[in-house]
Amino acid sequence: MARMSSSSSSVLEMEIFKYIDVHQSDFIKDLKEWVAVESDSVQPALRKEVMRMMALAADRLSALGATVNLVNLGSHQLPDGEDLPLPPVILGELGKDTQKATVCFYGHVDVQPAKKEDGWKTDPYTLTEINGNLYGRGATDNKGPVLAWINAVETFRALKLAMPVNFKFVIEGMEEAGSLGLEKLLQEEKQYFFSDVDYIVISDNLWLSNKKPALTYGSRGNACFCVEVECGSKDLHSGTFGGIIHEPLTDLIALLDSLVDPTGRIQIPGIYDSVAALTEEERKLYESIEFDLEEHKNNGGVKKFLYGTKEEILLHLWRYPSLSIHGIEGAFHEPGIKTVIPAKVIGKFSIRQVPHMDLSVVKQQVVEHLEGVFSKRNSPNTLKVSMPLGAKPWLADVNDPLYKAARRAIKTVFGEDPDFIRDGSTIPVARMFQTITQKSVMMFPIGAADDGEHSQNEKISRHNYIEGTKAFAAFFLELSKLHQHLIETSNIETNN
Ligand SMILES: C[C@H](N)C(=O)N[C@@H](Cc1c[nH]cn1)C(=O)O
Ligand SMILES: [Zn+2]
Ligand SMILES: [Zn+2]
Repeated sequence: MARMSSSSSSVLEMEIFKYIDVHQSDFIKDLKEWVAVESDSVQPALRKEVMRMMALAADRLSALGATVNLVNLGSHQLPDGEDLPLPPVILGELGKDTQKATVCFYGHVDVQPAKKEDGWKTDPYTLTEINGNLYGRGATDNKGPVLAWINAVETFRALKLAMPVNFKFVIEGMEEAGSLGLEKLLQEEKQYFFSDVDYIVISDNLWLSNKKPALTYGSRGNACFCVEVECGSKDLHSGTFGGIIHEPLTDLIALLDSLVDPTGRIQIPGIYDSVAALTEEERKLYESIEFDLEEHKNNGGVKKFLYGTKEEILLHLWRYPSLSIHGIEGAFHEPGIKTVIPAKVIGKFSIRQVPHMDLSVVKQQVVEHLEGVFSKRNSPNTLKVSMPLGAKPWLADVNDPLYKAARRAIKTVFGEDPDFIRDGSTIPVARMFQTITQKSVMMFPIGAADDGEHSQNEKISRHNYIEGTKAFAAFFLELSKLHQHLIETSNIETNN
């Protein structure tokens, strides 16, 4: 329940919050319908489901009264050469009043893969409520927050209230696969769709804690690498060839092992050279942030962190690069034993980027390092290193009115000030929006730290989904007030 003391909530807010409370089962029904679509953008076989999801989202926006344009992005090529159509991007618009602020909301309706056998307690594509939590793939990443924003706009429409701001929507279906094609579209729309946008809001990340709301002003980028080692065109019997050849998987394991040491320090020469130096002021900022290490450990089911203090952990999550190894394609991974020497294996790893790392420099450093390690092995196998995906980090100015409005809205709904946080994960579009539109960007998460994005048993709590809807509605009112004030102040300054 939103706190509704007359000092913190206006009569209008109370009317809006009441509508949201009364209609919560409708909002959950909508989320159930969206979660039921297996819109997994990672697996090519499920692309048609992503297409179906885009159509559903477009219909939902049209029902709000928005003008909806489904922009075709063409196709992309898979590693085997097959061409696969990209889902269209939704560009939606509601309201064109030049006296009002125009706020553009970004979200995605594709999801990470999920199978019940991965260890889910419930079917990942059937939204199931247990003890106040709504479990399902995409519940928090990112279908729930996208719907919460739509529910908030819907509330104004249903109550026949004037829209406090103009709305624009950018909804995509390829975020989990690297937002393919999106940057080009944003560039092309700079002078058109984005010409009158004042503020950009993304709600595609989580709070730092399970209970305390947060606003996010920075995120890391990501450079994703594939390192391929091949000995020939077919797999070999390890009894016939084992011991007499350079095995690709042995080469690959040595290469992957050279990347990061047991303390978490990346071993690629030069990788830390351009990382922005930590100022004393920034270090102090980290001291004042509330962060419960035990809670974070429990959320991930982790026994021990590499670092012992809150400050070190936050620094290594938010403003230092990290390297993670994700998997090996081509290696035998089924249960049981197969005495095979795989002919071609591809290692996958990524390096999270922070200001002021440069993606092309990082790529060169990685290639040089891996080629150097490989050459010392005197292996006749072939080595190929590629960087199929590169996203830049993003950092915003928290003094922008956008943050002020959201902070007030959060205080009204959740009864406390938000944490101002950065995020260790990546939302490629944040930096794209900032660079292309030159407008202020803010991340306004409504999911809690224990929501389990990308993991088994992903969830959003009913509380966060419904109070998040209220927080978005309150934010529209706050932003409208602040924007009006800014216009009036600038008019006074012009007249003087
Ligand atoms: C935070 C967001 N919901 C997310 O999960 N983003 C992905 C994007 C990505 C980065 N590299 C490849 N995909 C992430 O941070 O892993
Ligand atoms: Zn997401
Ligand atoms: Zn995600």
